[in-house]
Amino acid sequence: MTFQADLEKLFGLKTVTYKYNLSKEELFHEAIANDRGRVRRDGPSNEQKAFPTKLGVNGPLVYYTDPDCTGRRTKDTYAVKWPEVADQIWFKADLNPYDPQKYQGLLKRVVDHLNAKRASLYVQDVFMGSDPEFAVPYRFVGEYATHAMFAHNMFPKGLIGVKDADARRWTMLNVPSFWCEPERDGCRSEAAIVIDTRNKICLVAGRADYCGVVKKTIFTVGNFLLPLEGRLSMHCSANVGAKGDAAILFGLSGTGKTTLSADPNRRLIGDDETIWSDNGLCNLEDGCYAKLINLDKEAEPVIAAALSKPGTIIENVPPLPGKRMEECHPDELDLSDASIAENTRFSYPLSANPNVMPNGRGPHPQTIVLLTADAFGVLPPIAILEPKDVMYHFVSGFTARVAGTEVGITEPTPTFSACFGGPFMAHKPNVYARLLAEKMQQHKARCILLNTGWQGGPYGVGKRISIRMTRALLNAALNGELDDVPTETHPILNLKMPTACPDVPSEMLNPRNGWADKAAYDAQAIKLRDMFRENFRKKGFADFGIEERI
Ligand SMILES: Nc1ncnc2c1ncn2[C@@H]1O[C@H](COP(=O)(O)OP(=O)(O)O)[C@@H](O)[C@H]1O
Ligand SMILES: C=C(OP(=O)(O)O)C(=O)O
Ligand SMILES: [Mn+2]
Repeated sequence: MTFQADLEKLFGLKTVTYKYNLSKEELFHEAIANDRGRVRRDGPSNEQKAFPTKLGVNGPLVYYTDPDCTGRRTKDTYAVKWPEVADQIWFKADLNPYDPQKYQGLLKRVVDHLNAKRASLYVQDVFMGSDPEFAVPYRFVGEYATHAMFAHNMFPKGLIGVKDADARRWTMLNVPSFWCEPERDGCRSEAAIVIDTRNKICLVAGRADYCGVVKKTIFTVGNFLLPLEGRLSMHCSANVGAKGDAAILFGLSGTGKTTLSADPNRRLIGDDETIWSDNGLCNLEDGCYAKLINLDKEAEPVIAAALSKPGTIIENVPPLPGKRMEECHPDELDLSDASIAENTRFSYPLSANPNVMPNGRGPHPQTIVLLTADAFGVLPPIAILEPKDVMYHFVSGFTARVAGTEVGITEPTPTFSACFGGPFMAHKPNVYARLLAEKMQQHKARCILLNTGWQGGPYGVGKRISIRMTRALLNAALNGELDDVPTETHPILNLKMPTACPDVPSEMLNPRNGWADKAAYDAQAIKLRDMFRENFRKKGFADFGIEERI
């Protein structure tokens, strides 16, 4: 069947036209010429301000999202509660159930909207997963060339040998110009991002044009499909050292997956979504999506170098004061400006990084790193974990973020997000925990907890550990230099802290040393311990057979 016939059958799209599998250059020009024209003015609130522009004459493409959508809209993310998956999917506040009838009504309204306006849609055929043995065909269909270009950047293309491609294909229908009506459509706001497992559809309806939606929605689908085949999909980055030694780095947003995996001395598998199968590791994607806020070009040379490469899409970054974007050089972006969004981003294909693994694949990991960015300032910069500690911290999924950038807000916010990516885990955490336990037993890996957060006091008092220092700790672990060092056990948090590490001052290894007020440190550590305990009980992790470790 042709893709047009497929889309007519799947959605009832009839009076639309398509631009199919355009090249990156074509998509760039389409985005500049057409996406801007789609600014809509007929909605209930302000006009949608999303528009693309270009940096300099030839790009990169710069995209300004809808101001209401500079990050993922977790509360507006749903899976259809079809009876056959009602007990299987882990519905929660960031993956809500959608009533099947209401969903069918919404989908019909979106399709009617596209047919009525005789929309011109971009179609980009890519894959989820780099290993043809289990890669899933992923068809992006959407109104904006920017998103088609993002899909082109971010996902594997042209894989040979994928079986049953037509039957296994998932399709995203991405329609930012539609306005959901909560009463009629059964959703919460004017935007809905809905996963439909029965028909293999990801529907993006309404104001949800943050590019990350195009990748994280299909990642959630992967987290649904792959474990059913015994494959572990993970919210982690992965890279490989000179000796063929692979490592995976789990972590919630902002903990350092992308930053730390981009290491000039190690080859990258991927920065965010990785699959661990019997064949080893493989990237679910083919591109990176890095944060730009305060990017330090010296500490993050690999990422900085990719910024001006062709094909890059920059999101929500303004130019330096007094500059016009069209006359700018990439050095003239204001990377410190968070006025549009703290979560400024850029997307680039893996090919922009000279140091990547061929075909996005690598061997089984020898090191498992759990990243956390503790803004309370109490976790040690590094701890050595036993497999049962890994299971405990994996289901706990702790990080603490800074509350915000506003003056006067100094209290860090704890987040416990199972498997270091709760919103994307379509099954309950035990499904992933069981697979991780099996894989760890099969392929004995060393495990560490690496804290990229605050030292010497909480956010506002202490300082964030430098990327240089984090790298020194990480490299020592990766090289096996911490395998046999003496350790001391944290009396409150039950973590094994090395007492010496090459290139790192020893006094840094115990976080209590950095606090002027030791009693305050102990009190804060006890508070954190209690948060871990409460989370563990509240979520019933003991019922999954996970041992409580703190
Ligand atoms: N010690 C550190 N280790 C890692 N990242 C750090 C560190 N200190 C500051 N950062 C900053 O924190 C952010 C980490 O974000 P990122 O690597 O994109 O995380 P993730 O990919 O897990 O969402 C980056 O902006 C980075 O510059
Ligand atoms: C793209 C995202 O992932 P991360 O922040 O983990 O890089 C996101 O959370 O929107
Ligand atoms: Mn990242």
